[in-house]
Amino acid sequence: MHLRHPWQVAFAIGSTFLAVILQLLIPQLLGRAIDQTQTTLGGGGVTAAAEEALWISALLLLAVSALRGIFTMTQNYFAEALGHHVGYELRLACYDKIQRLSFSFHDQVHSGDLITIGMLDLEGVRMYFSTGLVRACLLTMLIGIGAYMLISTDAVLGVLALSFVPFVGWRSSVMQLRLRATWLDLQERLSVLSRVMEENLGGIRVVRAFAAQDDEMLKFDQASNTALILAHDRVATYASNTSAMSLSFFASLGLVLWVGGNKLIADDISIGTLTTFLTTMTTLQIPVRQIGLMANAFARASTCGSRLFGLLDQDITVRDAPEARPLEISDGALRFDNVSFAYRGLENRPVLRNISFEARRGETVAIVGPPGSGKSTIAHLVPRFYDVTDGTITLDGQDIRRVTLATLRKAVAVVQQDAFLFTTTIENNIAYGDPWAKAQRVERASESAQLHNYILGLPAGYKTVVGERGVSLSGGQRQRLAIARIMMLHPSVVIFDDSTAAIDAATEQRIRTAMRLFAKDRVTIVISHRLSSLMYADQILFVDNGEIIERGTHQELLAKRGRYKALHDLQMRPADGMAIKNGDGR
Ligand SMILES: Nc1ncnc2c1ncn2[C@@H]1O[C@H](COP(=O)(O)OP(=O)(O)OP(=O)(O)O)[C@@H](O)[C@H]1O
Repeated sequence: MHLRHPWQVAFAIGSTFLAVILQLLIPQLLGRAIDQTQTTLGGGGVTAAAEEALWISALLLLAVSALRGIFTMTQNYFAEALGHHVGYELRLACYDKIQRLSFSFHDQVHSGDLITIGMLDLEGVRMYFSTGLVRACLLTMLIGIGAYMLISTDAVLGVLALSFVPFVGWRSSVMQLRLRATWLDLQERLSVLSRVMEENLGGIRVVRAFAAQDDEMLKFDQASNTALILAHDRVATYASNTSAMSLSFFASLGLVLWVGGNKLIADDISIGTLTTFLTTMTTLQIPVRQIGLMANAFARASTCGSRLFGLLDQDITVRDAPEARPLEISDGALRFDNVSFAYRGLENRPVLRNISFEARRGETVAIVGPPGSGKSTIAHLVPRFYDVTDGTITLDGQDIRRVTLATLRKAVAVVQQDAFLFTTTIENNIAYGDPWAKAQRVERASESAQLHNYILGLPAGYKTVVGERGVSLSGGQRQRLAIARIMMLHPSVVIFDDSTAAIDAATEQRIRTAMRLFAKDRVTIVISHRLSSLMYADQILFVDNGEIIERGTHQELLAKRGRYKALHDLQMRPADGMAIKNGDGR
């Protein structure tokens, strides 16, 4: 295993060792000083030599305490630094993993859960490194060396002084198992809580529109209440166990006082030795009490660790093949060859079956069909958001699974129906794919997307901040921004996934005219419910239930008098809003 940060670990452990030795020296020095004092007093007067010995003891005690303080400080510093470095690296690894995980993973795991793993679980693991690990070393050394010192001085008293340690060890193990179980439960409750909150915030408009605040409050209250009960349970477990541990400590202290007192009377040991025993026990008391805290840290770290490393070890289903090469575009022809697809976990319900078509540079392929027929899924296969289950997709004859994802996704641009905006300026949002682009290019793209005039009317023009905490754009404006965003790039395949649904027909017409030049050098795929958006296409595919059931140009499909013609007639019929939107009325 490769040890990261070896210097920090070495300094932390080295400082811990020195701090422990010095800490255990203090009771010894105290004992010696008391014996010296007694000898001096017993000697009938304060001699210069005795006074000097006392001074030396006092100065020694001071020096040892100061040194101990310094080493404790360096131990804490290096342990904390180690924890922060580990936390930083894990945070980056976690974020990097989330960036690269396949869509099928994100379909199944809620983003609230991922945030919990990236924040709380990661913190649990980090704390283990910054405090847990070094504390464990400290405790082991303290008890080990302390036990040796005490037992070698007086075996009986030594055993009595340490008699509370096994009990505490047993209680803390019991507590560790209990806390571990409840921690897992609590984490899941907290995950549910953040999921409820996230969904509520995301859907705040729906909640308000349906006046569902009370229901939402109830949902939150239930999730919150179970978390509270669990937290209570944990506190009770913790409190009862730590009290039992303290009680056993004081019982041992009493025993040492009693047996040691008798030994003192019998002149078996000196007052100084008894003082050394009692102060060593007091020195051990605080770390021993921390066994409970540590048990918690270990329990938490092992649970958090299994979730965090479970995420880090996730298999990335869509990734570069070992022999992947950069995509080489010459003609830019896109070809689907008998493509079938099913979502993960739903293998017995294929969403696409035997889809085959070809589009050459400069051509536009339109896909139309009832909702849920698989149109968007076709679009998502081209940039490999998902991998085909069967068949092949090629770009210029290269199987898209054999080329690198980075070059493929540069070559394929998808304009989604609900365009996501980052909380930054309009300019930055448009230039997302090309952050170094000149302002004129951004403006040209937004002109083509029919957004330029609107932006000029905003208070800060292109510098206006949009997104969650900025100016809100309408659905159509967001879609136009998404179109401008891809016009900044030079993709070989552009896919418009119902991305003009919220744009009025006249504006769409203007965008299409402006796009004509852009579309000349690439393959364009248009998915739409509105026939006016796609009837100009070179080839129209009518998809139903995952299969292409009709194909041809607008004229050819009308002549076929099939489903396309029926849809066309329906949309041309005036004043039947629902039917128009839902295509063939399904
Ligand atoms: N991530 C997913 N996981 C599982 N099933 C999915 C997922 N996405 C879509 N589906 C299912 O696949 C089918 C096809 O969905 P798709 O989004 O491709 O349809 P569509 O034709 O684009 O629909 P619309 O016109 O409403 O946008 C639907 O039955 C849908 O429920």
